[in-house]
Amino acid sequence: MDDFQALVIEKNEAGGQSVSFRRLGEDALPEGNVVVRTEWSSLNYKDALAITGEAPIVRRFPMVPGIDLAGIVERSDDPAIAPGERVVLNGCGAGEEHWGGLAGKARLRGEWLVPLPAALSTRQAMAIGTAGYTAMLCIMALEQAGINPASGPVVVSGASGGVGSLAVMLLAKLGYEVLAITGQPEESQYLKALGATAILHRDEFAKTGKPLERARWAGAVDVAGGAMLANICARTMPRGVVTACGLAAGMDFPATVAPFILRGISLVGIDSVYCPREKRMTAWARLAELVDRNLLETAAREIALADVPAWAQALLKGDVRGRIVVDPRR
Ligand SMILES: C=CC(=O)SCCNC(=O)CCNC(=O)[C@H](O)C(C)(C)COP(=O)(O)OP(=O)(O)OC[C@H]1O[C@@H](n2cnc3c(N)ncnc32)[C@H](O)[C@@H]1OP(=O)(O)O
Repeated sequence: MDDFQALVIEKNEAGGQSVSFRRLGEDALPEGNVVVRTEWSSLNYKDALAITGEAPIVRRFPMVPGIDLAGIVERSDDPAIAPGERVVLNGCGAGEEHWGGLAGKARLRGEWLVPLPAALSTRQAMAIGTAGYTAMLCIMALEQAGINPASGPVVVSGASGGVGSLAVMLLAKLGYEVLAITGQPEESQYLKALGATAILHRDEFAKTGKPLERARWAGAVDVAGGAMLANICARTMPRGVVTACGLAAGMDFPATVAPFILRGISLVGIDSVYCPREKRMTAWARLAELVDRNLLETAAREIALADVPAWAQALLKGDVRGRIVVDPRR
């Protein structure tokens, strides 16, 4: 059995944490009934928090971080998963409670894995990653609540980030008018190429405003929380729907009930980590059908596992556009 490279986070004696690269054998992997050879992983905001120790994402040490991976099943004791099958993993505690994707191999539970649609390569799956899968869950929630392109525009916060880029791309493909909120106006051309029709600066939404403002959009995908989410709700059209999937601006929600009781808007929480498997499978099938492969390439950059710590710092500073795909062999 070949050994493989892994990024490992350990607790140090001072109560902090350290990150190192190790060559491990399969016997070092934690419990599970399926061994997957990781072809590609990705670096998400949450991984950056875990690797830098900026937030208590890691629940046990030592930990291989990485909330997602795509690869080939090498061994399986799960009757529903066959060796040789191409699979994708998002969340389910990977990189938090169980060793995740930033290593050449992973031992996982079969029920966490989704068969990768034939139309997607494992690299494309990780260019989409948990960010794109989360964006797809937000859009499915908007649709389920009755929002469609005729309802009105949809606004996306954190638009040049991973979730935001994929949300803009997917919504535009579905025929929505997409308004993109970003802290990086220099990315306007990029966002327009993905399908945004207007670019709004995030400073406009940084402080809590009036309980109700002029209604501007029928739907929203919010990665920020905090005052951003409150301001998005205050500008949502009657019977509009806001989906909340992140906390880049904060955990708080300094809002009033006015948009809920005077405009009948709804706020839908998106939990991509423990989402039921059937919904994951639908999301990946929709992604395979909707994602423009050329646009996806423009939204993704490839890095080596060795470069992950430096890119984690950049990601938290907001210096990264789109998605980061990680090659665990380099
Ligand atoms: C990738 C998806 C997941 O990890 S889902 C996992 C479950 N969710 C969580 O665990 C929540 C914790 N994660 C978050 O809150 C993240 O915001 C996120 C996961 C929802 C977004 O991840 P993404 O990979 O898209 O992050 P990026 O770093 O690529 O982009 C972030 C985007 O937000 C902007 N931003 C940062 N701070 C603020 C702020 N204070 N106010 C408004 N917007 C903010 C950041 O600048 C990026 O967008 P930009 O266009 O550059 O403004």
